[in-house]
Amino acid sequence: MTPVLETTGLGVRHRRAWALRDCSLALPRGRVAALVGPNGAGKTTLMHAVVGLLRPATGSVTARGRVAFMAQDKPLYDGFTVAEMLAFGRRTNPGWDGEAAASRLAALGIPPGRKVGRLSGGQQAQVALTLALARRPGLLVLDEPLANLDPLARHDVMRAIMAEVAERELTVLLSSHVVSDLVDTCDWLVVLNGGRVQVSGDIEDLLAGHLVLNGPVELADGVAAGTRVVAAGRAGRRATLLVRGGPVADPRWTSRHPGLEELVMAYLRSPESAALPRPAGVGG
Ligand SMILES: Nc1ncnc2c1ncn2[C@@H]1O[C@H](COP(=O)(O)OP(=O)(O)OP(=O)(O)O)[C@@H](O)[C@H]1O
Repeated sequence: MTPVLETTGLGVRHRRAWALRDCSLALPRGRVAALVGPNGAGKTTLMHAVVGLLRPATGSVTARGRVAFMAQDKPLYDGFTVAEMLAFGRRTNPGWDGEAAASRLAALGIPPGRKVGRLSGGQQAQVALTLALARRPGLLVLDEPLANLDPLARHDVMRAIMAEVAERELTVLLSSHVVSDLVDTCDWLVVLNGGRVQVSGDIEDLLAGHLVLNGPVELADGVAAGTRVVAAGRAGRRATLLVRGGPVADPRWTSRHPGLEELVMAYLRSPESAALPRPAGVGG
């Protein structure tokens, strides 16, 4: 299937410094992709390149269909009422779905006459999300939509995104620092580290393709057969490894599949490791 979003060898510079280098990824239609990485990894830069706010210095970005973007600072005008924000959206966006936006806000109990600056953080996030959805995008790009929200509001925003994905053909790319918020909602993972794509793929496949091994430290150097060590830790005489591949035949290792947070942390701790799809045409 043709991906909704594709970047090939994407490089973006801020003045002379490279913020992204050689980033290639493909996001299939209908997926909810988590974009994670440490501060300064290039997440916002990637999103800005995807929505056309930054021009690539190398490579290309292709986003198929209409793209809506919710920026990190949720650009709402504090002095506008919710209704005025909707009217502004209608005037500035062709194909605006004002009816869906109004009924969405009514269902959330957000009063149209209330000034945006007087709404709670969670309500402001919901208004910003509503404005993005009213553009009827095929690809929704959300830069830290959960930042500064309490756990309940974070849950509500994620649930709202999931409801939209279930209702129509929508693909989502969203960045977050809180991986646990993404576990139940995202089915695709992109890890950016130091401006490079370190991991990109279906979350179920990624978790199934990795193992957490625990065994005597003296085994740690010989575990490589059929696996590649992503991250290793030691506690006394025991070693814990997160490996790609498997299964591992030696019964002295106990093994289990990692959780999403464990997988992400292992890669972030080992910037030299990568789990990327094989380039087309490369077998084995
Ligand atoms: N306008 C800019 N001018 C110069 N450098 C910039 C600019 N914006 C970002 N950078 C640099 O580009 C790199 C990537 O920044 P970016 O904001 O994309 O990272 P991020 O992963 O979104 O970080 P965070 O998680 O902190 O939001 C960083 O080294 C940052 O300092």
